[in-house]
Formats: sequence, structure tokens, C-alpha cells
Amino acid sequence: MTASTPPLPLALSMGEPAGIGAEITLKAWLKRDDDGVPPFFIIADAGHLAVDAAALDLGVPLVRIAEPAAAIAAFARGLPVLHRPLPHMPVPGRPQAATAPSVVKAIEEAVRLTQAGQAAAVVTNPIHKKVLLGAGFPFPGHTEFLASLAGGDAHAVMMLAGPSLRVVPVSVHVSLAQAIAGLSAAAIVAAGQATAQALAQDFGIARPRLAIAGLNPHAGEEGAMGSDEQDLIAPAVAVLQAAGIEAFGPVPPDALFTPLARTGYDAAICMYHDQALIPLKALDFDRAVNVTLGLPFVRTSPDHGTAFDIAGKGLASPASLIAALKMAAAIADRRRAGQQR
Ligand SMILES: NC(=O)C1=CN([C@@H]2O[C@H](COP(=O)(O)OP(=O)(O)OC[C@H]3O[C@@H](n4cnc5c(N)ncnc54)[C@H](O)[C@@H]3O)[C@@H](O)[C@H]2O)C=CC1
Ligand SMILES: NCC(=O)COP(=O)(O)O
Repeated sequence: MTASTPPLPLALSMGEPAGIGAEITLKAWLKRDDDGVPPFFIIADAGHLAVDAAALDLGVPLVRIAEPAAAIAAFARGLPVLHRPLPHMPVPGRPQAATAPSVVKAIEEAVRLTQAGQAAAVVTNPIHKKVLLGAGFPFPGHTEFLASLAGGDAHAVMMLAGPSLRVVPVSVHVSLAQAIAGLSAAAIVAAGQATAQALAQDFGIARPRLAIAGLNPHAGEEGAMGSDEQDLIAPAVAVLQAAGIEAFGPVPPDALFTPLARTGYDAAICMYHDQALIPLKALDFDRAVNVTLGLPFVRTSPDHGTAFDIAGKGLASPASLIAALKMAAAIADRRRAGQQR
């Protein structure tokens, strides 16, 4: 950042208002000094935030802002809110289709403000996929929606990054049967290329090492337990290697996440959602960050969902949201510095 480029706040979307988004946002603001939380503003209903703050006895002053630029100065005295009224007050744990348009508009606005240079990055609070789908939202998650908002030929790739592990699932929000049927060498190569590029550009790893998981037990045992490794995964590894990427595999999935194996790579490319997210959450739940690779803007989010079972109870931890805010700011700073070189 130079003297002529003012700092930009992060744009945080409200997420599902019946979930824990408001609570973890209020708690993240309270920890701004202790945890070094970068300045952010939330696109949400200020009345709802005030109700939650009072109900949970969180002493958070709210500062309504008219534009993102005001968030930097406001952040020290209160939580900056770009007020966008909801049609009714949410009930914790009970999502309603009526608030779905507001949830979606908050994501769109965060993206628009970031692409317009008024915010440094997009950070999203968790959404409830089923209620949005039921209200006509045509995407199964942020990742697919953000790819569409980015337009063009954006190929959005999900990475979850924690202190112990980084994982990238080749497919995201599809059934296991669809994930297996849709697996292709091209999809593995695309995920590997996006990951190598992001690790270098956004995480400062000059020569990223990628472990490519097998799909079947024992990575197919040379074809005795499945041929996907020979037909798709090994050829994809060869293509990545030919492109100069330090990729290896297929690695037997049950051996990929042992403590020793994890020292050998910077990210694991996994063949489906849960192959990636189960080890990540077992090792790093509440400390990991969901970051979308392959977009023309920076987007992160906590590693967890709407947590309806604890919504409104004051039990939600803001740790992953704080990690997401910090990672978004670090990546945005790194990209800005890269552009100025
Ligand atoms: N980025 C996003 O928008 C994401 C959205 N989701 C959505 O969230 C909804 C619920 O998903 P689940 O699978 O139940 O996962 P979840 O992460 O909401 O909850 C799983 C368990 O972790 C606990 N938990 C989650 N976050 C916590 C926190 N900050 N502090 C303390 N405990 C926490 C919950 O109480 C629950 O027991 C679904 O609709 C799912 O699609 C899930 C993951 C990410
Ligand atoms: N399990 C991770 C998840 O569902 C996050 O998806 P997205 O909304 O960030 O695409």
C-alpha cells in the first residue's frame, strides 16, 4: 500500500440471519484489538444486529455507514453497518424463505463493492443452502454463485486452509454419486492449476507441492479395486507435472493425512467434498478458512455453517470468522503489493 492508496475495509455479508452470523460478527468486532481483526463492515439489518447484541449481552455499538469508505474511521468506535432492512425479524434456528432475497443481495453487494474498488475483499457469513434453493436461488453455494457473479470464464475452486492442512475438493456441492460420475482428468488438472497459482500468488509459496489423492481404497491397488487412478488421476498428475507443477500421486486416501504425509505437501487435491473436508475439520475446525480460488476478487468465509442448533444461545465461536477476515486482508494486501511492483 502506498501513501496515495487509502486502506480499504472488508465487505462482510450477513449470511443466513437465523444462523450464527450476527453473533460471530459482533464477537469478532469485540476482539478487534486482541486478535488484530482488520477493519470490516457488515451488509445487514442494523435492527437485527441490535436485537442480537442485546439478547446476547454483547456491548457492541453499531455505526450505520452510508458508504464503505466510512468504515475505516468508524471501526474503532463501533461495528460499521451498511443497513439493509430485512422483511421481518429472524427467529434463531428457523430460516425463512422471505429473507432469502436479502441474503443473496448482501453477497451481490459485497462483490459489487469489492469489484468497484470500495472494499478490499469479500468475506461471507454462512448461508443455509436449502432455504435459498427453496426460494429459487439457482446455486448450491457461494462458490458457484461467486463464479457466476465474476462472469466470463471464471473457474471457482474451493480451498479450505487451516494451520495443519490445506485441502481442495475437485467437486463441491454434488452428491457423492455425481462427484464420482463427473470426475475427469480435466477437472483434476483445473483444480491443481488453480491451487498452484493461488498458493504462489496469495500465500507466497514459490514452488507449491500438491498431493493428488486417489479415489478408491489403496488408490485402486493397481486396478484391483477400481481403475479411476489409472484412467483419470495418474494422467492428470502427468499433465500437472508437464506444466511444471510439483504434483505427485495418486496417493492412497487413507495415507494422505497422517502427520508425516502432511509434511510433504502444501495442499491436497481431493476427489470429492468430504474426502477433503473431513480431515480438515477433524484437525482444524474453527481455525480453518474457506477461500475461493480462481476469482478476480478475494473471497473468504469461516469453515463452518449456520449452526442452527446453537443459534441465539451465545455459544458460537468467532474464531473461524476472525481467521477468514485476517486471511482476506492478507491476500488482498499481497495482491495489491504484487500489482504495485
Ligand atoms: N460457507 C457457508 O455458507 C457454509 C454453509 N453451510 C450450511 O450451514 C448449514 C448447517 O450445516 P452443518 O453441516 O450443520 O454444519 P455447521 O458448521 O453449521 O454445524 C456443525 C456443528 O458445528 C457447530 N458449530 C458450527 N459453527 C460453530 C461455531 N462458530 N462455534 C461453535 N460451534 C459451531 C454447530 O453447532 C454444529 O454442532 C447447512 O445449510 C450448510 O449448507 C455449511 C458450511 C459452510
Ligand atoms: N462445506 C463447505 C461449504 O459448504 C461452503 O460452501 P460455499 O457456500 O462457500 O460455496
